[in-house]
Amino acid sequence: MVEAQILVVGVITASIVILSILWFKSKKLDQPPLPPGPRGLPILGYLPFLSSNNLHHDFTKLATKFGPIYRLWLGSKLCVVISSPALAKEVVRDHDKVMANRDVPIAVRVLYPGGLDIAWAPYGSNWRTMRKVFVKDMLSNNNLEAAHVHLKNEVKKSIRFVYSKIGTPINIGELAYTIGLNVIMTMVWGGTLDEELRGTAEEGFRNLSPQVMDLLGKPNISDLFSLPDFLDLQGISKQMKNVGKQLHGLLDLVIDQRMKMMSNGRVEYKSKDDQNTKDFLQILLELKERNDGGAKINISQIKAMIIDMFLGGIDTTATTLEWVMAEILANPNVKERVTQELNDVIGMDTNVEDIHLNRLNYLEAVLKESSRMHPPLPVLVPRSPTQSCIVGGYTIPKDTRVLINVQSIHRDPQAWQNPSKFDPERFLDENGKCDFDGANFQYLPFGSGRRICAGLPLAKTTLMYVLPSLLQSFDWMIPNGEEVDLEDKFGIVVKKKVPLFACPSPRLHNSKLYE
Ligand code: HEM
Repeated sequence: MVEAQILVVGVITASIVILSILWFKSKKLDQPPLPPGPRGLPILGYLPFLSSNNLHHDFTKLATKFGPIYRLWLGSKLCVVISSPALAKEVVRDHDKVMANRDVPIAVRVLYPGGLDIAWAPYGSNWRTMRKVFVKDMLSNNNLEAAHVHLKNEVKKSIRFVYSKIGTPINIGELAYTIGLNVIMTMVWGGTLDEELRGTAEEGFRNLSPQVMDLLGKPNISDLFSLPDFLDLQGISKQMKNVGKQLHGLLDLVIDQRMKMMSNGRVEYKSKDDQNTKDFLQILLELKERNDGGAKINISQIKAMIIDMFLGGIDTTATTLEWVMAEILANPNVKERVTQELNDVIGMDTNVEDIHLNRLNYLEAVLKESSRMHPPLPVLVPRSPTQSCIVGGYTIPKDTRVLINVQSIHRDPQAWQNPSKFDPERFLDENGKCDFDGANFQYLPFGSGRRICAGLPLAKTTLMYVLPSLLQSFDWMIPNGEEVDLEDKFGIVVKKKVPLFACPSPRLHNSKLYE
């Protein structure tokens, strides 16, 4: 009798287990498949078929074969590439919270040993705190207005520099980088550093930032095959550790000097403008000490945010500026119209003033069109879902690397008429409402959703002041009447393959305006 009971219980238990397995299996079968994609080689996946100089173009070509969502195995890393406005909308709006996570490379973890920065921090409370401080406290409207004073001073210095080089070819990318670096440095620590430290910091950031960007742009085998950090077959982690140490060392010197000034009860400013505006370092250090119940930040977070400004802000802005200048010089009719607008709105007897800026509609359209054709971050910053989700009817498993190919989206013939033509007019008529704010999924140079570029207002203000200033003060010509080369090369920021050189000649009536 007892044996019979045991047998019945056993049969029932076994049936439940088998039915559960079948149910789970059928559920799994119900799940949509992975997106389609090219076959790769065992272990290596599709890696051998991609060119590291042309990755963004390879991604675009694959979309023409496999459609607006496809998957690739890069080593053991599953990547999904999204190439249409409708699917981008699913990722950055419908699944915004799940997709607000990043796929963090090992080199980034090495660069921020004390905790990740805003751009790479996982979606969560640490990211929220830093992002809030960055956007609401540092880049508030008031602070941006105050920072505008520094921007004007730096542009004035650059105009003076260009004037001293009249007739000689100038490397526009380098000029833009110097303006960007000086603007960010002045906004971050104002005129408070002693001359020697300011010089050391400037030289340090000028040398170290491109090295960091270069290392970040290199595909790392350790990431693609989930190898332990210590294997570091290409030596990327080692190099990043070394560069990161120098970068953090510089910031420590700058922060120490400021904290000493603060503990002495006075911050010594070098100019009146600086006295009237709190620089970002001051704002951040005060938030570290705050007692009003608001979010406090620590030194690692402060350093990470400052590095974000240097790494996230300078190269992207300078590259955008170089592309806009290249497109203007490559399109004489566009140049003529830009010049006409500058003459009408500003004239030749004064420098660019704030009142002129929101009347430069055509120039703004040129900036937008250039950012459409040459988005500096053509696949944004990789996202990584915190849980499996369904996009375009396909499954994207948790932890996949998701790339939004804005380069492709910006040239999608279903979203843009005549997409390979440089035509600023399109931003003045039917697409006039397309702004940089990520609300329109066919146009995402700054990304969209929760992880949209945190420096967008600063980038826009900087570009829309530097550009008219350079174009109104000088007529720019390509040396020897050569053609402008518009080819690009892949990197973490996609730049011109051949740097743009142009010769300035003065346009303004009064030479005092260049002093
Ligand atoms: C033309 C100039 C710029 C371009 C084209 C640009 C573009 C972008 C893009 C595409 C992203 C990723 C967005 C996404 O994943 O959806 C991003 C993120 C970011 N950008 Fe920019 N950016 C520019 C300037 C700046 C500036 C001036 C700063 C700071 C001063 C900055 C700071 C950041 C930060 C901190 C993030 C990370 C945001 C997050 O993950 O929450 N950027 N940027």
